[in-house]
Amino acid sequence: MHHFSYKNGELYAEDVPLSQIAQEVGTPVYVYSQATLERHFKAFDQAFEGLEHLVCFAVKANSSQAVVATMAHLGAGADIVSGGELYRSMAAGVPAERIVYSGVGKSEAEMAAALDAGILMFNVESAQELAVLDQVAGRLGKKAPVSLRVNPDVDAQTHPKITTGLSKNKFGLDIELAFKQYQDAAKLPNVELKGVSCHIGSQLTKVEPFADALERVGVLIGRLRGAGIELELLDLGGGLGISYDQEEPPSPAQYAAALKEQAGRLGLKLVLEPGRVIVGNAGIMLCQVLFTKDTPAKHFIIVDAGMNDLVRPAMYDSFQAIWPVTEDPERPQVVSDVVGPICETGDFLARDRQLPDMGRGELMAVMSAGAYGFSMASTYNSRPRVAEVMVSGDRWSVVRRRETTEELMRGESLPEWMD
Ligand SMILES: Cc1ncc(COP(=O)(O)O)c(C=O)c1O
Ligand SMILES: N[C@@H](CCCC[NH3+])C(=O)O
Repeated sequence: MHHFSYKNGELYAEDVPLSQIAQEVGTPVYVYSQATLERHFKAFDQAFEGLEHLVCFAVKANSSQAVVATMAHLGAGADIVSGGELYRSMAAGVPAERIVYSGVGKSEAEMAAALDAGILMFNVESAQELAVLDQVAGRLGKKAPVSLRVNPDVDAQTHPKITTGLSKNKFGLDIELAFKQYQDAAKLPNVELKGVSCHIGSQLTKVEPFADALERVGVLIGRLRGAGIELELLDLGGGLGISYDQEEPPSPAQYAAALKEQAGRLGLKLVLEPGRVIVGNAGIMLCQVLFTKDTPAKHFIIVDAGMNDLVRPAMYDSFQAIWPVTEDPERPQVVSDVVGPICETGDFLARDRQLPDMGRGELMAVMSAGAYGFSMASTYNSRPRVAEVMVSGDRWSVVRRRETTEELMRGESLPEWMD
């Protein structure tokens, strides 16, 4: 069942017409379906039934309070990558003991905040990071719960900018060297070795790379066991893809089935860090056509949302489906470029796409925009960040109002030698 669907020719989010939201809140605006979030989380969580596991929602995919709190209510933990995400996750009600902290560049202040909060574990990505974490924990009189994030050198077969598990990528510790690093880590006074983690990339559409990575991590776990290093947690990261266009990624059930047996044999508690698969298709970005124009080469549809609001097409050449809010099967189709107001040629939402002929003032929904949409928004071209709305049944609420230009300028000042 789809929670963004047409009823009598009008596009709805659950039971709320998108035109109503546009009228009352303005555009552009992100709209999330709470029912979809819940359905996706439960499907993912239930897929791992029978194995002791914890699903930690990857907050970077969508850090909206309303989304993270929805996850927290369902019992999710959080996968965080900054002090900001720690703060947001705790504010949204995620218990610290369900938070895992990944990322290659944690500052000492961020480490201290996470130690103070009492998170489940740090996924440590370098020997220097481990040494610094040991010192920071020592200063605070705490033991840092640690897993080493290993880089299994597996090709995730996804976009190069979101591939993380190849040895040329900056992430993790080389899996061949990890055994020795575990032995060294075991000697650190303020570190408690809790687990092993890996994350090989995002928007994966096949299970094989996940299974390969698990196999390699399994070999490491066996060697560590042999050397008397017993771990509790096996964190397999996130990365399961969704369908933006024609992709046919494995379902959460297929993904889980491909990993369960092998993971079960290892006997560790599983941690999973899904982001996109939970929230990607639970959100859309609603925008409005400002103008159309024809040049000798193209038909352009100029909309009020730009690459600052949704950067994925500009950054990864990614496909986002575009649906008119008012459906009219009679309407002619035109090959169009959908572009935003930003002064960059890369500012587009669709290129050479067969779309209904849409005119000034029309509303369109950019589909599958729930993950890495608002969370990657910037204020480039001094464009305030847009509003976010959460829908549940026939209810809806603005969960973040549009920023004002004054807010954009907050904290700025002239140097004291100017007046
Ligand atoms: C460490 C880590 N965990 C989880 C995720 C979430 O990934 P996805 O949104 O692809 O599930 C990412 C991003 O790829 C990540 O870097
Ligand atoms: N931002 C990327 C995903 C990055 C995943 C980060 N770990 C995207 O939109 O596809």
